[in-house]
Amino acid sequence: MYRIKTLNKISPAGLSVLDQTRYTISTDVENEDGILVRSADMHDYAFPDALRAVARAGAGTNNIPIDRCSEAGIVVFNTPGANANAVKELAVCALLLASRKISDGVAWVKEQAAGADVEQAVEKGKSQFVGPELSGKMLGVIGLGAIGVQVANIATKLGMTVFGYDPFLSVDGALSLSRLVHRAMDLETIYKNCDYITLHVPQTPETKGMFNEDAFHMMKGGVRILNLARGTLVNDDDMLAALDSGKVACYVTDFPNGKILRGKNVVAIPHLGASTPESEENCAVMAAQELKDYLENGNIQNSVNLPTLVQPWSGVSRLCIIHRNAPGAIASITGVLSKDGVNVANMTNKSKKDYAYTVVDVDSRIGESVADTIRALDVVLRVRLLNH
Ligand SMILES: NC(=O)c1ccc[n+]([C@@H]2O[C@H](COP(=O)([O-])OP(=O)(O)OC[C@H]3O[C@@H](n4cnc5c(N)ncnc54)[C@H](O)[C@@H]3O)[C@@H](O)[C@H]2O)c1
Ligand SMILES: O=C(O)CC[C@@H](O)C(=O)O
Repeated sequence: MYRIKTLNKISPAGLSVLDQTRYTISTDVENEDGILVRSADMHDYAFPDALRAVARAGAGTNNIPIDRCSEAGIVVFNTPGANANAVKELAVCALLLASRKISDGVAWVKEQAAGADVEQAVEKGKSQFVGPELSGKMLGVIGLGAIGVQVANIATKLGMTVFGYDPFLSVDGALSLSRLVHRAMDLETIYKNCDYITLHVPQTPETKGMFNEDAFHMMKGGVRILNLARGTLVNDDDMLAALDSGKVACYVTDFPNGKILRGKNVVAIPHLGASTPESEENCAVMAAQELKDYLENGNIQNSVNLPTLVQPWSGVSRLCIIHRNAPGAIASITGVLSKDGVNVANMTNKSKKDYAYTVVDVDSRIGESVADTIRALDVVLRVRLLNH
C-alpha cells in the first residue's frame, strides 16, 4: 500500500485517480510515500524517511522547500496550466474592479438598504463611483506563461493595447500568444507606457519585491495594478506610499495581508484565482496522475526539480536512481551492475541543473542488495527498486 498525505483540501476527482486497493489517503497518515498539497507552507515540514514525492495541485511552488527536497531525493511536481483559465477569468474581473469602483459601489449600495428610498439614493450618489473604460487603454502583462498569455490575448479582445514582457518566453508561449500582443523587451517599456499592469510571474529571488519604489517611480501617474500571482512580488510599504500619493490609482490583489488592507484604493480578493470547481479538479487530477506514475513506474513528468523522464517497461526489475549531475555518475552506477552480473535491458539518463535521474530496466529480478550498493555511492541521493 502507498500512503498519501493531503495537506490541503484536494478535489475528490483527483483522489479517485489513486486506486483505494493500493493507496491509503488521509490528512494524518504517517511516514507517507507521497504528499498532495495546494498552498500549505511546507518550509518547516519534517520529511519522513518514506517520502518520495510531493505533488503541488497548482502552479506556484514557493510554499515547498525545493532545495531540501532535491537533496533528500524527493521529486516535486506541479500542474502547469491546469488552473490558467480560472486565473485568466479572475484577471478580467480584476481589470474591471480596478477601473469601475465596483467593490466600493456595491458596499455603498448595501449601506443604503437601511434608508427609505434606495432608488433615489442610488441615482444621487452614483457619480462618486465613476471609473474609466478598458477599451483604448494600455495593458502591460509581466510573465507570459500559461496565465499571462491567456490574459494578454483576452485583453486585446477588450480593445486594449497589450504589451507583454517575459525574457524566458517558451516556444509554446510564443505560439499561443496573439499577434496583436506587442513584445516589450524590458520592464521600463511596460512601466512608462501602461495604464494597467498585471503580474503573472512566479515568486523567485529575482521577482520578490520587484514592484518597489524604483518601479513605481517609472510608472505613469494613476496606474492600476493587478496582482494575482504572489503578494511577495510587491513591496507593501512602497505600494502603500504609491497609493497614498495617487501614483497608483488602484491595487487589486489576490493576496491580502494586514498591512496592505490599510491602504486606500486596495481591492482585496481572498486568494480565489484557482478557486473554481473546474480548476480544482484539473489540478488535483493532474497532480494525482503525476504522483501515481512516479510511485508505480518511476516516470517523472512536470517536476520542478528533476528532469522529465518516461521510460516504457522493458525488464522485470527497475532501478530509479536520483543522483547528482556529476561526471562519472553513470559509470559508477553501471559499474555496480556489471560487477553484480546484472544485464541492462534499457536505460535512460536525464539531468536538470545540479540533479540527474537514471532509470535502469534489467532482465532478471534483482534484490535490495544491488540497490544498497548503488545507494552507498557518493553521487547518489535516492534509489528505488520496482518490480514488475
Ligand atoms: N491567484 C492564484 O490562485 C494563482 C493561480 C495560479 C498561479 N498563480 C501564480 O501565478 C504564477 C504564474 O502562473 P503560470 O501558471 O502562468 O506559470 P508559468 O510557469 O506558466 O508562467 C510563468 C512565466 O513567468 C515567466 N517569468 C519568470 N521570471 C520572470 C521574470 N523575472 N520576468 C518576466 N517573466 C518571468 C516565465 O518565463 C513564465 O513564462 C504562479 O507561479 C503562481 O505564483 C496564482
Ligand atoms: O490552490 C489554490 O487555491 C491556489 C493555487 C495557486 O496559488 C497556484 O499557484 O496555482
